[in-house]
Amino acid sequence: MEIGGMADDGQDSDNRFNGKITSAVVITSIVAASGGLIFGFDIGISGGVTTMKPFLEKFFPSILKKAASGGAETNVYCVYDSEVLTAFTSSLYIAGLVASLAAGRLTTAIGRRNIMVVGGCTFFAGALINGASQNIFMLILGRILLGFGVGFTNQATPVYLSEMAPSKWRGAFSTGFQFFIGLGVLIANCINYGTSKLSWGWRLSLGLAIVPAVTMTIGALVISDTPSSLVERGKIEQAKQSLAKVRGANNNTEIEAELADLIKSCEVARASKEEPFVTIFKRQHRPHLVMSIAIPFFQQMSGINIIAFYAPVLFRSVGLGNNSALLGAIILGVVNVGSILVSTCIVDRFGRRFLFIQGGVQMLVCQVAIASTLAASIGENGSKHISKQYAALILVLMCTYAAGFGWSWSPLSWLIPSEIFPMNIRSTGQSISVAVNFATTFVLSQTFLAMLCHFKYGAFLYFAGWIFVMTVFIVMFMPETKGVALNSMHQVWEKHWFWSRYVKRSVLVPQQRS
Ligand SMILES: OC[C@H]1O[C@](O)(CO)[C@@H](O)[C@@H]1O
Repeated sequence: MEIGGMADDGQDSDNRFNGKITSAVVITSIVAASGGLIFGFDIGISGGVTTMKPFLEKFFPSILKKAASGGAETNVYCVYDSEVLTAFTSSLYIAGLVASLAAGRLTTAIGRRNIMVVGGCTFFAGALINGASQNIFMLILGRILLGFGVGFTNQATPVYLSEMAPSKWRGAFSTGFQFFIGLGVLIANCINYGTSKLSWGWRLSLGLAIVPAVTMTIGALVISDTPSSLVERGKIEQAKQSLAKVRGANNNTEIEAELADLIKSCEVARASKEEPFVTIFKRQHRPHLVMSIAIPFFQQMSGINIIAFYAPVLFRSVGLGNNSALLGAIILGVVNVGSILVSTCIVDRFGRRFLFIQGGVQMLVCQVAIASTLAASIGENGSKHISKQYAALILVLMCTYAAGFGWSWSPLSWLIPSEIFPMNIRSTGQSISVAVNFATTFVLSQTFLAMLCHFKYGAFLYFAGWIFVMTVFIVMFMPETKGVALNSMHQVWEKHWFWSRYVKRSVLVPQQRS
């Protein structure tokens, strides 16, 4: 039995509840969204330290030898192609994948907020070990702990935000998570720019990850858990208080309907007694499952991490100096953060589909243009020196690409999986989604530098092809979810030309609203 069937009038159902934006819900959501900081910080730092000479000297001397031995004829697409270096970057993703799957069950049992705290503490430990690293073992161990940290927080935070927000503004609130990821990337790039001038700068960069870890952990400790999660764990009185606070209710009657709806959802969920990992594979959850796998998979196949992880490596690879490489990454970061804010302002007005499609087209054009520019500038073998004009053009194209990604696939791939599932499998759905995100990032980061070396500029055409596929996928299969209450989400599938064959009204709405 599916819980989503209790409210039966989609967008209108929202009006039954007090959906106003209160300062409490805004502050709580900003604090929670800061959980994205640690993930973004790591993405930026790991991308930057891998271009720092003292770091490479200590842990990956073979790369430096290769770069030094190459004369004018060196193929610049290949200089950074090293398996150990990619293993360093991607070890975090394997750990994150495991943690995110475990987090599905844990967030149900101990709450979204508490999992964010656990994630922050684990990340803190990883940052300490990395900053003090003496050998590869410590380096990788630290990254595994960082991975556990982001696995937990990336699972819990998006669900937290979707459950806290008034439905009408859920999109805007949820973009906060990706905003903090982008901010983390940006801060990390600025730090790398400064520390790259020191011989022990890499240590400082890695160790400074304790700052976002402490910030988000303290933040998570002061906020209350979501009303849904509290009800799920039988803490009705606390759920009532949490709801009254975030909805700005003067008395309990104002939140009674919403609370009753949550309690009812929870009772139905309990009645089913089915293992969520079994329920989620049932036919009536096929569209949810497909989206929770396809959306994060496609987000990564847009090629964003090629640009985010390796922006400095890439800029250097295409012939820019070390400093300008990091500066290029900073510019890219500013564009990314700015564009996420654009999404915050329009995602609940223009809807998810519009942003997905517009952003997709923009990214597609940019990837093709980057490939053509690289081919024209450094030649098919990557052996020609790049001119300043061409380097600037690549930067402009990458920024335009980052803007398109920033207001579309970047926040939406956290938002969609967190808002489409009914309560009983929401946490499980988010786990699967985060695990897919990490698994895809892992495979891509393991293979990208080798791919760049062999496909050369064609690597960008490869990702352009994927952007085409995912944009068509959205046009055909993704229904609009803006403004729909979480508990009424089943209706968007019931009305969809394709998914209606899986999500039948008779199955979903066993009891009509009284
Ligand atoms: O801001 C860019 C970053 O955002 C993510 O796509 C997560 O949503 C990361 O994979 C990427 O590195």
